[in-house]
Amino acid sequence: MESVSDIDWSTWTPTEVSALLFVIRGGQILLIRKKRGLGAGKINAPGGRLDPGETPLQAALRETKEEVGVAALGVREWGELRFQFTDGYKLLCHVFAAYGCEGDAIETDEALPLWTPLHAIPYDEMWADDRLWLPLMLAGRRFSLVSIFDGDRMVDVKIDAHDPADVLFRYLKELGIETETVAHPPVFTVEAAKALRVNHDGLHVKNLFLRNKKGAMWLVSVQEDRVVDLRGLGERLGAGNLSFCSADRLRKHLGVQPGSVTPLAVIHDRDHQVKVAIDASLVGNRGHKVLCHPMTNDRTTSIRDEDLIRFLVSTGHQPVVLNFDQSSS
Ligand SMILES: Nc1nc2c([nH]c(=O)n2[C@H]2C[C@H](O)[C@@H](COP(=O)(O)OP(=O)(O)OP(=O)(O)O)O2)c(=O)[nH]1
Repeated sequence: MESVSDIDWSTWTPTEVSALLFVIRGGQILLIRKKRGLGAGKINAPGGRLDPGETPLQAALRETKEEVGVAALGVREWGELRFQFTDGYKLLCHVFAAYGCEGDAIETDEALPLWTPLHAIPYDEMWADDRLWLPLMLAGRRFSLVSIFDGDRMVDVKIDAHDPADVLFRYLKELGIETETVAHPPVFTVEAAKALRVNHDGLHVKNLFLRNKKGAMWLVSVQEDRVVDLRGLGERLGAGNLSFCSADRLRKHLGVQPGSVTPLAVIHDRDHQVKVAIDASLVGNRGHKVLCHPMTNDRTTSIRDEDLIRFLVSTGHQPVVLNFDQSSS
């Protein structure tokens, strides 16, 4: 058994099913040094095999509580891993991410918790396939992996990833808008994006997804270095008190993950519930390029400023243009 193409994955049935759960919070990810079981000594996420009658989600939550003592919040599934071992054992693993948790992570007999910066994930100490799919999950892309392992040596692997930007790129093409996209590791903050900066000339965008008390929502895109005073902004937009939207609201209305907010995500807001405001210096119609993520934060797309406006208007989001140079907000 040398190649994943030798296996009929449509009829493949796992010997056992397991679940993994990655808690992601404040630019960090909760990993563990696994003390026992399959993969002892490696760095992984909390997880393990399903108990009888359990769903993968229930197992992911239980194992996370048992192994590091935290209750995960805002959990969703991102992918499936199929491991065919050369000794005949077959393991299906469901991969979950949580975007918050309750309780401090503690060491147990099973695991040592390691809160790790997202930009410093120690792939060299993890299972060999993790570097292939963990960045996809962090970038908000679903994945499905099939593999053959001999012990912990990866013999062969194949990965499929869904791209939430497909619809966006098709739509831009229909509008006749030319864009250029460069791939890079996922970035979650303006600082991380700056450190990775490649060839782009253009203005980078910082995006705020905000709501007021009545639930009216604004997507505000400004030049990346602007310091935005939310109170002043709320007054200028006639919105009252503004605060940041939850990750759930972000996914529902803009179809992106935290860290991947972009003006291009209004393509997802088909019922026009989100209003758009944009920094006048980004769209002065001076022929310059605006740089933003195309739904996932592992790529940067450059689009001409007048094309960005054309895109926004065509999706039903006539932007409010705000001049930030004459105001502290
Ligand atoms: N990240 C990652 N995890 C893997 C890979 N292969 C693999 O078996 N695992 C995970 C899936 C399971 O959560 C765990 C299997 O270990 P295990 O069955 O001994 O589970 P465990 O000791 O943690 O818990 P339990 O089932 O005994 O309750 O290891 C891999 O390639 N990458």
